[in-house]
Amino acid sequence: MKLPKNTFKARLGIEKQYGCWAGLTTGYTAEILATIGYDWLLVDSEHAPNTTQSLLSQLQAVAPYHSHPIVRPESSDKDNIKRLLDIGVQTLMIPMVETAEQAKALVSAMHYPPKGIRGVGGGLARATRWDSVDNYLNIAGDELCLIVQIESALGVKNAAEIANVDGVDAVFIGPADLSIGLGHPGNPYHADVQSSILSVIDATFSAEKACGILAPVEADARKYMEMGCSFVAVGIDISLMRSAAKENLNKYLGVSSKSNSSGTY
Ligand SMILES: O=C(O)C(=O)C[C@H](O)[C@@H](O)CO
Repeated sequence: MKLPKNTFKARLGIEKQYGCWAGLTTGYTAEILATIGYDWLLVDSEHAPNTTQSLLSQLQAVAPYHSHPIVRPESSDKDNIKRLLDIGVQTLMIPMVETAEQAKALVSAMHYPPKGIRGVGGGLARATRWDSVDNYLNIAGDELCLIVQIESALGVKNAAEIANVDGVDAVFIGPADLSIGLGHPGNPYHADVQSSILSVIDATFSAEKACGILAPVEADARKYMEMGCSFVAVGIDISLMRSAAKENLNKYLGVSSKSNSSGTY
């Protein structure tokens, strides 16, 4: 059989791709999101209580759909990356990358020798469809995609060098961590945060890489797309569920809901 095509990577920087954060940690909920039609889902293991097994269930659940699963691991450890690639993750988003050296180590962890240090899972791995994918060892890298998150002052300072690393496919800005890291907790609208976001977008563009961002507030998403972001997470499943549930109950309690309550970062 053929290696599954990484549709997200193929469209990266060419078309706008709308994503949704998936933090509910089950195949069932991820599949529901996949039926909506988002281009990509961020299956979050950094801040949501996922396990390798729950990530696998989500990959399997969304496989028949258009939505491409991107996994954000809790650690950038090379053995953790190896395990995620073996269960069939094709696109990784690595949090808090601050230097080009860190980015190079990630590229190395994702690729087989001589380019990198990834170990061979072979017939044990879903990535090879248990040895059914023709020529997997030689072509695996073509469909892998590395997104590094820039979300600290040091990361912003080194953004150009990070984005220029060969093997980094895209940069993703984390507005929440960036805000707190710059001394403005919970305020991505502060001028310092906004100018840092713009400088990361510019640096990423100069490196001819794609830039993405989390922007669950519609006006922010539109603004960042105008600034050049081509893949934007426009929602977070947990926030969307909470806001819909709250709005529903509030109708009966006679309480007015905040109009942007689904826009939590
Ligand atoms: O810094 C950010 O913004 C992110 O990386 C996203 C956060 O982890 C979180 O707010 C997602 O709900």
